[in-house]
Amino acid sequence: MLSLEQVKQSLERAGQAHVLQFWPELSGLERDAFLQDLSQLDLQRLREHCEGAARAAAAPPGSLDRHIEPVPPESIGSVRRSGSKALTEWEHEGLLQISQNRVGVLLLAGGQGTRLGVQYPKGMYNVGLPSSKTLYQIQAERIHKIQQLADRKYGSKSTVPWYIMTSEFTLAPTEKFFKENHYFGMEPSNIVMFEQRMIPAVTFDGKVILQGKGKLAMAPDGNGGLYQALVDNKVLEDMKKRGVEYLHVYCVDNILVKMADPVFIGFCVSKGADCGAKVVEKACPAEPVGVVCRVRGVSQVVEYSEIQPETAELRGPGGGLVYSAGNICNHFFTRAFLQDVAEKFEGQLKQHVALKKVPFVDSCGNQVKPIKPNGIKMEKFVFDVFPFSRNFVAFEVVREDEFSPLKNAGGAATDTPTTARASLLTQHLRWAAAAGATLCDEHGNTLPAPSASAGDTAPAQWEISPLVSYFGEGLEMLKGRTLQTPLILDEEKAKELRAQQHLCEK
Ligand SMILES: CC(=O)N[C@H]1[C@@H](OP(=O)(O)OP(=O)(O)OC[C@H]2O[C@@H](n3ccc(=O)[nH]c3=O)[C@H](O)[C@@H]2O)O[C@H](CO)[C@@H](O)[C@@H]1O
Repeated sequence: MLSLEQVKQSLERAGQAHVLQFWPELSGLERDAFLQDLSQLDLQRLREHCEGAARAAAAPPGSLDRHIEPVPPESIGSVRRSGSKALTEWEHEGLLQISQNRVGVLLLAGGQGTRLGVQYPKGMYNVGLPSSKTLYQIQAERIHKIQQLADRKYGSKSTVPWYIMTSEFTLAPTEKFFKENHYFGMEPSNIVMFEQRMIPAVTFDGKVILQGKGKLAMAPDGNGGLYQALVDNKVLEDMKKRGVEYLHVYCVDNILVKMADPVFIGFCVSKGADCGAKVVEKACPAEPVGVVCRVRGVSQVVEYSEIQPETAELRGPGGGLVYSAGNICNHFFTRAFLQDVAEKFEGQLKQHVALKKVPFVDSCGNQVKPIKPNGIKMEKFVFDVFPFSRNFVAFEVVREDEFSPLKNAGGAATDTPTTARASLLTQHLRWAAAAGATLCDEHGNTLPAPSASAGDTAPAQWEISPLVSYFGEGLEMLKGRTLQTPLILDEEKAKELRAQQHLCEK
């Protein structure tokens, strides 16, 4: 920890002497805590950070729109447009890589979930499934299942390590939650949690904001803080030690996320890609998803907050959106590429400006909750490394199978707990129908065939545990059956149905 004198001098050099204005009023304990926080700041680069933020916020938003063009559809891989032979080959390739312990998954879980409006990490959210499983549990079970599928196919005993990037806001509750839930049956040493950096929010005239008399307003440095955090926490070394060559990075809130999706991994590996992104066709011009496109000829993502509405609304001759490749925050990276980013490119990552309402203490020491934006938060985006890639690929997947994010609190029009729940349960109904089962309600009435889009009503209280099926496979025991809902097909129930099936076949 630095001394008060050292901190004072550094703050003065950075033009931030106001940070200590309430020092005389702080208790001994508060002083210690504040000094500790200030010692952890990058005081050398504080002036640069504050002035840079103020400059960036004052500059008229530079539009990329004049320089963008869509990625030609033929250069995007696609589940819909690929034959079953190719899909099977990719799946086998992916499972082979998993069986050889060459695949890891990395969860971005440092965000604050402001739009959802909960005080705890989003992964702990329970969307109200019949099983009451949280997002974290669903994800843990999918990892378990994909290891099992690889092992069955290749006779291996594989491990897909789960890296979880947290922030000061999410680390402690996430750790506690995992511990309380016995790591969802996973080996704790295969779950690696680490923290991204926090940076101070700044006023429009370049002053660090005091959230309390002895506390700075700090925020995580965006999900692109991943690359610095990988270095800070020696995560790349850990990957190397385990032999992990490919990483599937994903965001916490998509209830349909396929962890270590073998088809995606296999596609990227067979194309020799160092970097890849899954996309879905955008639902409408204003959908809050980034678009994969080319800027000055280079593939990258333009975020929804940075594209002009006129550009987002452009339509091609067939009536479809010109910029339709919606980013679902599922990325593939080789370890070699991440190493390159860490060594050569991290410092070049773009800083994005977000204007936010940041609670603060005014110069008289009063706590103020602003009603309009008063602060600048600088963020890096995880996909901003794509332009450094030597071989970037995009892979279009089917929305109803892969993308239903939980962004907003109940009552909003889209991306709520209700829509997430409905998407998952509708998918499970489709899997049951494809396996040859008929489902009926508690009165014995047959349930209608599931439609592709879930809307916001769950079609039935019918849920399949990820421990039973990862993407609809392994449901042969449902063939020809009529099942009454509500029902959860967990491992025990699946075993019972399989045993009955064997008896019938004898
Ligand atoms: C920058 C980015 O990736 N934007 C994507 C993100 O937008 P969106 O704006 O929805 O991004 P979120 O704020 O939800 O963050 C995405 C993920 O990053 C994590 N996070 C966020 C901030 C942070 O400092 N640390 C951190 O780990 C969050 O916990 C979350 O898992 O998801 C959409 C799909 O759902 C995509 O279309 C957007 O292009």
